[in-house]
Amino acid sequence: MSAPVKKVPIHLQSSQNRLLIKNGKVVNEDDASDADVYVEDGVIKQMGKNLIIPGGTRTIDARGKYVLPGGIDPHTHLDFQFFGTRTADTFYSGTKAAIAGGTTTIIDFVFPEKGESLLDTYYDYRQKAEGACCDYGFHVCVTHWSDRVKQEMELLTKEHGVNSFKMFMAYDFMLDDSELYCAFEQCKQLGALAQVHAENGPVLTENARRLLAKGVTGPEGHELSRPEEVEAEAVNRACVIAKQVDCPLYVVHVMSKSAAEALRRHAGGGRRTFGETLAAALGADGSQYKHQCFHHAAGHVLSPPLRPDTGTPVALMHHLADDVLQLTASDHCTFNKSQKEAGKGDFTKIPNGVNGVEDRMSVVWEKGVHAGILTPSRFVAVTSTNAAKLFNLYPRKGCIAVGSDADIVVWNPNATRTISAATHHQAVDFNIFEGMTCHGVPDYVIVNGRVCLDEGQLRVVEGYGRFVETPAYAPFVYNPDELESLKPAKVEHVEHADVFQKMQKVKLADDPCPTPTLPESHVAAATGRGHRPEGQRNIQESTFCLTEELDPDTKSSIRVTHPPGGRSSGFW
Ligand SMILES: NC(=O)NCCC(=O)O
Ligand SMILES: [Zn+2]
Repeated sequence: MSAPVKKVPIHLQSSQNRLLIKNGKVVNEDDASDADVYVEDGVIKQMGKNLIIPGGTRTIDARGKYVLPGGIDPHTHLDFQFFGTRTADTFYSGTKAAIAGGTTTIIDFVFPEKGESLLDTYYDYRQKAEGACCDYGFHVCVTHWSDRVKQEMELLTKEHGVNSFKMFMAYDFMLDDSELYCAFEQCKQLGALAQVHAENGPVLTENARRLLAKGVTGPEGHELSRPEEVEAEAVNRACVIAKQVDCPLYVVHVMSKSAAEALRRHAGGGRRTFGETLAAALGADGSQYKHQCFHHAAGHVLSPPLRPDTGTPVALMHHLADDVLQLTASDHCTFNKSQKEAGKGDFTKIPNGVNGVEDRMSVVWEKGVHAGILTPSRFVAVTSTNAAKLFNLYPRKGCIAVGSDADIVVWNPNATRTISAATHHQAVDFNIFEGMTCHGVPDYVIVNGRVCLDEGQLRVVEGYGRFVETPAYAPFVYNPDELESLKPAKVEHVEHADVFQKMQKVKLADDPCPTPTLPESHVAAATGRGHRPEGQRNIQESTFCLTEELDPDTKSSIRVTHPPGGRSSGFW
């Protein structure tokens, strides 16, 4: 039984749950308009001009700025055991960094060891993720094939809010072609989205063996063993196999021009293939592998690798613009320099993975919008909306609309920041974008109605994030016609619109942010880790009880002196 709760007294239901973002340019994937946005209790309640709002509401002036849907990063690996070591970033540090960069939802990967139960691993990840500061969902990796795996996929889809499964064509937990065929068949059967890591594993393993035998042991061997065609061949093969069973397919981390071309060839005639590329692929290139410093070169090692062709980042950005690719992710999977050292003398032992959860939005803006390749609306599509649609979170997430979660970024296109490991919030001690100056910086990041980045000050709360179910049969994937009917009305029509009606078609978690209630115990005393009793949602609780969970980096700047009753104005 959950702890008894009481309604928040009226004097506590104060301005702290209310926020007005005024004078900004609201950008959605298909529209940009001058509109104010009123938020209450974690949800966008009104949009338009001359809104009538309650007194004491905090106002953020967004004049000259964009008001964007919070970023959705569909590919992260937090608290992940890989290459015999554990990632530097946990769900707490990773989501804190995500928020600092304008991302308000992540979708991480449940990653069973080969032979391990998918369900047991899923439960482990649900626990590990409880410290997340922003909302999160899960894909589940299929690292071996059996009847039990097939049954667990069904259970995960029908009972645990999972609608995507990732299969590997490389690593020692890869599936062979007939297993891929069966896994895709099962995804189709369940209305799930099949994802694939596309590289020809056996070929790259033989290449690596030959290179090592010839004495090529440094990080440059990583890319040499995994050239573009090894990626492109696997993309093509995955598309062919998926087509046999009519299964929609999502290719994760498309890293090369050849792989994108392979995807383009399969995209025609009713889209059933989708492509994601990475901030890393758009903001860095494979020339780094020849760097004389091992730490620098190894810091860039991920799979598939960055490409030595320095034209690749721009080409991939154009593919995002012309819809050959639909999404950007970080594939955030961080290892410190000391961890990367495991691969000194043998590049195959360098833990694979790079940073990006904090940097993705700024890098895509800089290389996309600032460079004149993406419009702001397309930026929104490839950093947020398309992920929401593909994983069936739209229009709850991925758009600024009445009824949507108040996951909002006030984006300053004129501010710049220079990325550095010395100042980033990611726990890792290296940043592949070191020294890159990006135009486009979040001034405010609002997560479920709470201002978590406030004029550049990070004020996150450990455990504030919610698990979001991703229901099967996403309309964008399985029935694009239905998606049209889910689209929220444009701003000029929304004063009285309510998308909840439409959103109910998308099965949401049981707790879609009801009127805040405050458990008695939480009013009285601080808790250690911010775990919420089931079924409750209270964006106020951090005001007076979660001092432990305020980001230590900014703790000193936080006044936790609000008396019950709160300030009469201000929103943290
Ligand atoms: N990409 C990478 O090198 N590391 C993360 C694991 C994966 O996505 O393959
Ligand atoms: Zn990954």
